[in-house]
Parts: sequence; structure tokens; C-alpha cells
Amino acid sequence: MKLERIAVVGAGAWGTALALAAHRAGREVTLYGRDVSDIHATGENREHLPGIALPPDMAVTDRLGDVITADAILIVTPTQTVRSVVAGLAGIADDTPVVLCAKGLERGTELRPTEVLEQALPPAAPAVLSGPSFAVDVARGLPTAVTIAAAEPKLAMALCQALGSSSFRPYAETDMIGVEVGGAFKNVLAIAVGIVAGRALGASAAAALTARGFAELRRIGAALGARPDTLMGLSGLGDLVLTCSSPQSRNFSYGLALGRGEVPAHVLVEGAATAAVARALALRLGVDMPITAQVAAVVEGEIDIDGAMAALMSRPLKHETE
Ligand SMILES: NC(=O)C1=CN([C@@H]2O[C@H](COP(=O)(O)OP(=O)(O)OC[C@H]3O[C@@H](n4cnc5c(N)ncnc54)[C@H](O)[C@@H]3O)[C@@H](O)[C@H]2O)C=CC1
Ligand SMILES: O=C(CO)COP(=O)(O)O
Repeated sequence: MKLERIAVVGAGAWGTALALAAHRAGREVTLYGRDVSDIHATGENREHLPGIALPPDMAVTDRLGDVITADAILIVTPTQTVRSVVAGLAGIADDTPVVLCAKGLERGTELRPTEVLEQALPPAAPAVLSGPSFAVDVARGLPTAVTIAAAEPKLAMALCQALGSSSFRPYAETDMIGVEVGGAFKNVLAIAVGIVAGRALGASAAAALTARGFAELRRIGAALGARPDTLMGLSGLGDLVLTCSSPQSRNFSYGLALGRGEVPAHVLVEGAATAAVARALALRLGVDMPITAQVAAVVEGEIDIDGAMAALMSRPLKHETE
């Protein structure tokens, strides 16, 4: 299976970075955005990746019709927009690979992006791309590794071959649930670690929250049918470590601002949108996720940070691996 023409839907930071990665891999690339006039005028995405020139032979369009004939389409818009965005691709050929790159759960349905795709665009062959990767790093060609999952191993590998280059190394996987669970929940957990950093509660607390957050990730993964090994990989542990340790992460920075008592920046924070859904899903499945629940309570304005920390620290003592 040769995937030569790659379309990217969503000209934000990550969509533009992935378009650059595909171009570097030698593919014919079309980047779609709702308003691409500034990119056309300046040759770069000044809003999201200033200072990084886009190659002149990368097609940039605001017409969705230009992308539906691609060999594979990457969806790189916020999770809460995936349903309406993929519905706009109704003209695709049967079994066109559609790669979901958003990290979150849909509010109102608790669905993962690939489940949304299956409902909203049945002809698509779903795939997922996730892992520890800041857009600016990928755009600058710094070494990065991600996971690409599809039900069919051949499709996962074809996508890896289409997007991989000497600076961007995708690993093939068939566990789409595990890859999506890792990406969605690590954002919520990163908010918790950001809050602890903003409150200056110490590096020990940050490490403890990261490790106990990973325990939550593994529990919800098991309940949803993810393979444990997937969560040990790039899209689970790898992305959790990245996002929980760097103010470059919008989720971490959002927590940092909350912890300092500041107003968070007005940027996309997927973990804030997903936190309440994640809490509801865990509750419905009977999975114990105290950190996720406290993040949801803080984000939704139900409790203050000191109350959330007190609630976490006063839980009954238990065995670590329970
Ligand atoms: N920025 C990063 O380093 C990474 C981001 N991601 C994920 O990628 C997803 C997108 O994030 P970013 O690109 O960083 O966000 P962003 O805020 O930079 O860009 C989002 C883009 O989506 C566009 N958009 C919103 N609604 C749309 C719609 N209905 N139709 C078409 N375009 C629409 C916006 O105009 C904007 O250009 C998120 O789920 C994020 O978690 C994943 C890995 C890395
Ligand atoms: O997912 C990411 C890195 O892998 C980006 O994280 P933020 O959305 O928190 O910036």
C-alpha cells in the first residue's frame, strides 16, 4: 500500500507540523485550514509556528474539496470539533485512511476520536497518531518518535512509511484504544502536575502525581480494553512524562497558572475539555481515578486547589498496586 498524497485537515500548530513532517518524508502534501490567507501571504504559519517557512510546493487550501481525494487524510483539529470536521469529508472513497491526531474525549458522548469517526464518516479506515511530540520540535525537524495505530497492521505500517523520515520516527501499532486513551488522559493528568508546580508544592509531589497518574491511566486502559504494553509506550508513559514535565505543554501551563492563582492563557487546553468526561467515564466503569476526578472538580469550579490537594492526601491508605 503506497500512500503518496497526504492531506492534513487543521492548520494549527500540530497540523502544520505534521504537514511539514509528511513533506520531509517526501510526500505530496495538502494542508487545509479555514483561513489560510496569512499563510498564503507570508509563507509561514505566523499564528502557530512563527519563523518556520513552509515549503513552496506544499499546497495550502481553504477548500475541503481539495483534500478528499488524498491517499490518506490526517485530522488535526481540537477533539470537540472532530465530529463536524470529518462529516465534511463525506465524499471520500471507501477505506480511505483517516488518521485522528487529536488527544481527548468527546463531551456529551464520552467517545474517543476514532469512535466519533466511525459514527460520522463510516467509509473511512480509522487510524490514530499520538505520542510525545511538541509541534515546534517536529516543525523544526528535531528528533521525535510517535505511535501510529490502525486495526490492520499493514495500514499502520504504510502510514509509518508515508510519514517517517530521519527526524520523525513513527512506530506501528494495532491497539487504537490504548493509543487514544494514553493521549486523552495524559492531558488531564498534566494539569494536575502543572497545578502542583504552580503552587510550589515540590518536585516530590510532582513525581508522585505523575506516577499515581500513570496508575490511573493503566486502570482506565484495562477497563476500556487497551493493551497494558501500549500504555507503557510512547503514547502512554512517553507522552505523560513529556506533558507532565514541561511548561511548553499547554495543559501543564494551564495547571501552572491555576496553581499560581493566575488567569490561564487563552489557548487550546484539551485536558480541560476532557477532564469532566474522563471523570464521568471512570465513574460509569467503576474505575478509581482520584487525580482525574480532582482535576475535573477544579476545572469545573467545584472545588479550590487546596481542597483538591487535601482530598487527595486524606484518602484511606491502600496497597500501591491495588
Ligand atoms: N501542539 C502540539 O504540540 C500537539 C497537539 N496535539 C493535538 O492536536 C490537536 C490540535 O492541536 P493544535 O494544532 O496544537 O491546536 P491549535 O490551537 O494550534 O490549532 C487548532 C486548529 O484547529 C482549527 N480548527 C478548529 N476548529 C476547526 C474546524 N471546525 N474546522 C477546521 N479547523 C478547525 C483552528 O482554526 C486551529 O487552526 C489537539 O487535540 C492537540 O492535543 C497533539 C500533539 C502535539
Ligand atoms: O500533546 C502534546 C505533546 O505530545 C502537546 O501537549 P499540549 O497540548 O499540552 O501542549
